[in-house]
Amino acid sequence: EEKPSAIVVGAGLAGLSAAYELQQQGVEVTVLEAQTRIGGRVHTLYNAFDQWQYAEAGGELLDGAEVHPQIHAYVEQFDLGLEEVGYDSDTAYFIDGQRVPESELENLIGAKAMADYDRFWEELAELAQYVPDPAKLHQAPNAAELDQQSVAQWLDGLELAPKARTLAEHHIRGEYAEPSRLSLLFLAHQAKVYEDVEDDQVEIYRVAGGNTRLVDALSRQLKKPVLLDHPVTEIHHNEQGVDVVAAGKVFRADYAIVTVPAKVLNHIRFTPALAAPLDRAQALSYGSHTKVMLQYKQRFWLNANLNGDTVADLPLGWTWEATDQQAGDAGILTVYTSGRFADGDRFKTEAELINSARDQVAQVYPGADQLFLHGETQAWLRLPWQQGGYSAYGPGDVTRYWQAFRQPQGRLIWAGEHTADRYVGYLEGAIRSGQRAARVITR
Ligand SMILES: Cc1cc2nc3c(=O)[nH]c(=O)nc-3n(C[C@H](O)[C@H](O)[C@H](O)COP(=O)(O)OP(=O)(O)OC[C@H]3O[C@@H](n4cnc5c(N)ncnc54)[C@H](O)[C@@H]3O)c2cc1C
Repeated sequence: EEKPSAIVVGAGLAGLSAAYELQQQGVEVTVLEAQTRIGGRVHTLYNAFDQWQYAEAGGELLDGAEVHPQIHAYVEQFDLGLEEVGYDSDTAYFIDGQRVPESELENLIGAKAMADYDRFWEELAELAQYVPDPAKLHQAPNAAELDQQSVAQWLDGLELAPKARTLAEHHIRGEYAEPSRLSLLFLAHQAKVYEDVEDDQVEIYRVAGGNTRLVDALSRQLKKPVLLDHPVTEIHHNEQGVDVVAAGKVFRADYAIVTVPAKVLNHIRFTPALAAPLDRAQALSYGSHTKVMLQYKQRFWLNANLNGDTVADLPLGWTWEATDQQAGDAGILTVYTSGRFADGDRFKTEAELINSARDQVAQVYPGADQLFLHGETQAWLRLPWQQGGYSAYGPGDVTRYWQAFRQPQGRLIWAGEHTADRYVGYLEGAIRSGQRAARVITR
């Protein structure tokens, strides 16, 4: 029996995983990538900083092997190794112009706000009860009603003390999106997926030497190298197969696996045209997230007995150290700005983004700016092949898009982080979506 052939559009983690799994099953696969590099939202910046230090401009942290098994399996299979992140010292909280270590947070915000903040975490975990099966999120009881509600409305109902509300919003914004633009059903989905996971299993590893090593390892397995600088502009599809147009050439195969982010899906012209709701895929909500990576001559946070993690009520939101497992006196602090504080970043220059991040870090850590060496930014919102951070389904989006992105349309199969059954918005989700897409062809 003859094996089918496939074209994979996009060489991010989803596309590379799909291509690798297809090849393992003997399927002939061609990968077309718009950019001049592979990896998409996995992008380690190796040559930008002093002292050979590097930082992740995109997807960075992995959970434990029981939570994110597929990415761990690849790391093991390709013998890449992991680095465990972080220090034992405290996270810094900066609220109303004052900085304290986490152990003193209650002194800063008061007992009432502290109790309310704890209650927020409990209520968040409780949301899991609304989702019997994460993969069939759109079929949860009361799905449509929960999906219409925003997380901001849910927070209103919790009646948190103001400082607890600030911290709660801050978490939602940094992890997903602005609470007013996040579906309560989607948040419940995330709560379900993380229902039985201990905190110490979350966001604890990077791939040793940088996450780009993982995408490189996958692509090296491919007998046919990824075709870079091949933006797909048209896909013609019928019951027999697909014709995919890229860089003025036509590629023909039995199936196309399309992994491009929803925000840019409609840059491809489909014939016949995509039916609703995918004809308006760009309306799927994505969180805005900007990373500014600031290298300093010394790791001043360690001198203050802090680990480099900062939670601040400033626009910057969070910081953490990118270089905790790297040699050198210098250190890179990643400044992570999200939600409404990052929306405007697409209109700012690199220098403006770097200067603003430097100013804010100096507010939290006085004197820090004298140690500044170099800054890099990646505002994913303005990258033409991305136009967003990662998907964070907004009010109504689950009802509209969940099912459509998770079932093939004839010879077209959707993949990518935004189509995952679990771990939507994560590296693990991207891999799983690619593996599932491959199984549609090989099962
Ligand atoms: C700032 C940031 C921080 C993150 N932090 C974490 C984290 O700590 N932990 C975690 O697990 N996840 C994190 N993520 C999420 C993770 O990076 C993504 O979920 C994952 O990398 C997405 O992979 P993908 O293959 O679905 O999409 P992508 O990596 O976006 O791949 C899609 C590919 O398609 C290409 N493409 C687009 N249009 C076309 C076209 N017309 N023709 C051909 N190619 C096209 C793109 O160039 C791209 O290479 C983060 C993401 C961001 C942006």
